[in-house]
Amino acid sequence: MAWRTGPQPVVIEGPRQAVGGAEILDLMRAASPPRQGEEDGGLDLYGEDAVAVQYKAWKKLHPSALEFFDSITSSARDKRVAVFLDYDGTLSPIVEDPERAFMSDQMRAVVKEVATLFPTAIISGRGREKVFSFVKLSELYYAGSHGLDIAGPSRAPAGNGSSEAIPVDGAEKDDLSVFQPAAEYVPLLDEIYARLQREVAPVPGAFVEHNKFSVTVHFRRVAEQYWEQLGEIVRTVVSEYPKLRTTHGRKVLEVRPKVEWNKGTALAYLLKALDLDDSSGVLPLYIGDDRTDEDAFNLFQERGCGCGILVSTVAKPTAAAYSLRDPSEVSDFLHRLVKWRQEDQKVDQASQ
Ligand SMILES: O=P(O)(O)OC[C@H]1O[C@H](O[C@H]2O[C@H](CO)[C@@H](O)[C@H](O)[C@H]2O)[C@H](O)[C@@H](O)[C@@H]1O
Repeated sequence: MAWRTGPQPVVIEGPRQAVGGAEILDLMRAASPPRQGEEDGGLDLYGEDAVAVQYKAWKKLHPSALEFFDSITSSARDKRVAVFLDYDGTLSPIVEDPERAFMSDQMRAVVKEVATLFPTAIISGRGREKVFSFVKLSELYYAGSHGLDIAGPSRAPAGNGSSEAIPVDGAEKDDLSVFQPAAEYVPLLDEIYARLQREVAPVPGAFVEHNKFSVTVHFRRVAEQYWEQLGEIVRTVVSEYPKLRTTHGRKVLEVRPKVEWNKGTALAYLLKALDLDDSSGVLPLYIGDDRTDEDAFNLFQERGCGCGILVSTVAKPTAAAYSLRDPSEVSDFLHRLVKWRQEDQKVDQASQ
């Protein structure tokens, strides 16, 4: 496996995702519709009872992956399983300060166990180094910046069919192998990061995070009365950079290279690179909480294989088949996965 043999990002032609003034405010509102007891994302609901009723109906369509654990694992029988995880909101709870989005030691321990049993990757909107600094596990594959920065494990990856990562041409022997298909955008992103930092400074609570191949403008701590002002600043600045586009996630606007690359294409890339794209012999699992994870769920839907699990306490439109409520349920699910595989291995050994 060599990282550079897979599909490469295609430049998006024309104005797609060049947003206008009203549109950017809509994006921000869509990222956080006001509702009782919930923080963001979801369908239009009216009051607490309606929230509960909608959630109950939604759970029928996207049942709990814990309740349906046996059915998920029975579809994995005799298959290789691969595990793909989002970071924020999935492995760590959503918090106000992104610098403090720590994962618990318990979560780290179970992810480490998962990675000893299955090829495991984290696919995050964060910069790869940043997400590594939170997770601190060298057995995993990491795809940072929504998949624009992919690296193999620095330790031997899990057995079960995964391949050794091969350093890219010219890399030092002990370098991680990396795939960075939008490397030429870095100077532009550095420039817009500096610009946005300056320009959003007057907006109380707003701040900008550099995720290497994307730049994130946070508005979780911005009072709604300033959203229009903030959205307008972002729109005006980004409109000066025709090679960049704006997308949105949980109370963030994200500035990304205008290339056809997202968590779904990154997932497809990893499946191919790790020789895991045989749909009859592999069951990939993807767990994520955000809109950006929908690209990965959509890939499974398009391919008719794979198991998408959305982490949410509210009803949201999703292409995921199953749901989990929060990172603590993600941890429970991963524990059960480990136990299931270990028991499976015992049965195999006993029958040999
Ligand atoms: O793909 P992910 O791993 O989910 O990363 C997406 C964004 O996550 C972070 O922001 C989100 O989590 C923060 C901490 O809980 C929260 O304050 C923020 O409102 C969320 O959007 C990260 O800071 C972003 O850079 C990532 O793009």
